[in-house]
Amino acid sequence: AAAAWDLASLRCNFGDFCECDFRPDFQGLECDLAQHLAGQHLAKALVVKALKAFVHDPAPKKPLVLSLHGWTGTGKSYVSSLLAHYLFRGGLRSPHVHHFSPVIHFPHPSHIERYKKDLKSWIQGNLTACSRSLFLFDEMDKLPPGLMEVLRPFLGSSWVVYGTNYRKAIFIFISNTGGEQINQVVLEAWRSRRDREEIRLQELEPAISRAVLDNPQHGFWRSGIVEEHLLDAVVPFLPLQRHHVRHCVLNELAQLGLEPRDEVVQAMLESTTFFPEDEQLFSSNGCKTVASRIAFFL
Ligand SMILES: Nc1ncnc2c1ncn2[C@@H]1O[C@H](COP(=O)(O)OP(=O)(O)OP(=O)(O)O)[C@@H](O)[C@H]1O
Repeated sequence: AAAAWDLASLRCNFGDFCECDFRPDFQGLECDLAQHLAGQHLAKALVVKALKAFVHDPAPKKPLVLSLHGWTGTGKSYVSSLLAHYLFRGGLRSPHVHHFSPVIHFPHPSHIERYKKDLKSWIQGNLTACSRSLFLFDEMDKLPPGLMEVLRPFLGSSWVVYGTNYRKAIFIFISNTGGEQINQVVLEAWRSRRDREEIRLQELEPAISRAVLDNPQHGFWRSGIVEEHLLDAVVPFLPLQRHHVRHCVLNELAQLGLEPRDEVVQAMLESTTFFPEDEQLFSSNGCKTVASRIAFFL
């Protein structure tokens, strides 16, 4: 293994072959998702399929662009961190994984022109250093309007410039936009006694795309990114039900090195709020507060 690694780092000196920290482990990813990700049959299948096709293509025509949508606490950040973990040595801490959060990186709408310039040169610089880079944009519905315009040229197929291959990058965008529309479809499926796993992407995608196009707060608004079909996958995250929250509690217990305990699971479920009012079906904040609340019941 040491020899193989040395060879890889040697080849990294000749720009073209450089794969940096990129060490995709699909078996690990699929296994982790199968074991730990609750209630997201579409997200699981879509993300794995898109990634595999992209990574196995030695000369992709465009970067991989995924847009994750759904209610709060349904696993969007969680899946993104798993992707980083199974694609890059060091995961989210790899120098080739870049995470942008509006409140941290773009807090002042009046500085938009500077943000645009900085973001563009940041992406160019990092893709020149390593064409296999991951750019993660959180809370897309809280970005200063107009910022994403600078990204558009990077997301298409046109950029192979001065030895920098812009087509090997991975972009992931996260937002709650479309969440209500997704919830509505899942609720209707439940009311008509359809199996949740039967819900197909085709039933959700148009409503999500519409929600993005209609939302002036969303970074893609009037950016042309959706209209020009630069998104390779719109990935829906479904609202989590009681048994999914249970799954999250069991994950958390295992994470803490504790045995599964029924009274803990029960207490956690009792302190979770559900909606809509009548059906009490979906957890109000998914599994978001599981980790912080569990300490009260141990
Ligand atoms: N579907 C899921 N399966 C297993 N665990 C989950 C799932 N969804 C959320 N969790 C747990 O809850 C935590 C919080 O979820 P996460 O941050 O991924 O939500 P999110 O969809 O990104 O929410 P937000 O839109 O508020 O950012 C995760 O770190 C994970 O531990």
